[in-house]
Amino acid sequence: MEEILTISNLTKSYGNKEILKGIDLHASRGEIIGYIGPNGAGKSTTVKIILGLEGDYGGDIRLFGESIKENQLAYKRRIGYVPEIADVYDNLTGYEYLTFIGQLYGLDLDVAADKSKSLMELFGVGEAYHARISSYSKGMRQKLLIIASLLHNPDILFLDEPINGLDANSVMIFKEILTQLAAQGKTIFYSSHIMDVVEKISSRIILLYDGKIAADGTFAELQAENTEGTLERIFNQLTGFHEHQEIGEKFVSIVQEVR
Ligand SMILES: Nc1ncnc2c1ncn2[C@@H]1O[C@H](COP(=O)(O)OP(=O)(O)OP(=O)(O)O)[C@@H](O)[C@H]1O
Repeated sequence: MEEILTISNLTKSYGNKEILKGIDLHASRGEIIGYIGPNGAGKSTTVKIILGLEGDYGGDIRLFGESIKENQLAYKRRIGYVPEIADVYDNLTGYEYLTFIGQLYGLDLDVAADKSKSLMELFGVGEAYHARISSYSKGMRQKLLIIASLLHNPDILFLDEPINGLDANSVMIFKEILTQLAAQGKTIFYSSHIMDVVEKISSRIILLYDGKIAADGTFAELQAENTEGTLERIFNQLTGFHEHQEIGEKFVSIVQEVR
């Protein structure tokens, strides 16, 4: 399989805090990689380094066969990114925002506008196309971010909690979109804490824990190597976590304390 992304011995520290302690991973054409790990493990940091948003790291990253230190503009044009935080320009309309992004990626205004309108309609938010983003609900904003990441037909897509705020029907549409994109040869890097979705859509799952890759394989392989059952249980096992009941009980007892 054609290798699209190769990360070798990636290290990253903030101050004297070592976040990534030498990670190796790869992604091929057509793969959906579920990238999981506890809060603060360094998943977003990994993605930001690949996108060129974070410098000052150790190791080597190759995207589309070239080091990302070379020819930055060319590789960035082939990337789509849905960030975790919806930092969109509130005063713009959906039309203004999407055509702006589309043109940044080199599309003609007419093409960007046509594509944007059709995609908004298909996602059930066509009526908000000319409304200001400040009036959008959480899910509508998320749909806007998803559309913005795809307008230029990228070859690799980085998604950080992409279904945040989407209703059940929209989640079904989105999962279908990902399956179709992967079938067309796109590579998808999917970071999320929603284990049942990761379990179902990923062709391979990578778990980042304590600055290292603690697991890398298909869901069936992870089950065979660890515990049978859900990805949630495998996650518990690999991160050595079994105290949810005890912590929950203590939490509620403090909430209920009368002083
Ligand atoms: N700019 C920064 N300066 C200092 N520390 C940072 C910075 N960005 C991230 N960190 C630290 O790096 C660690 C990894 O953060 P990161 O956002 O990559 O985690 P994550 O795996 O995406 O977590 P989550 O699942 O909570 O989104 C955290 O401990 C965070 O505090």
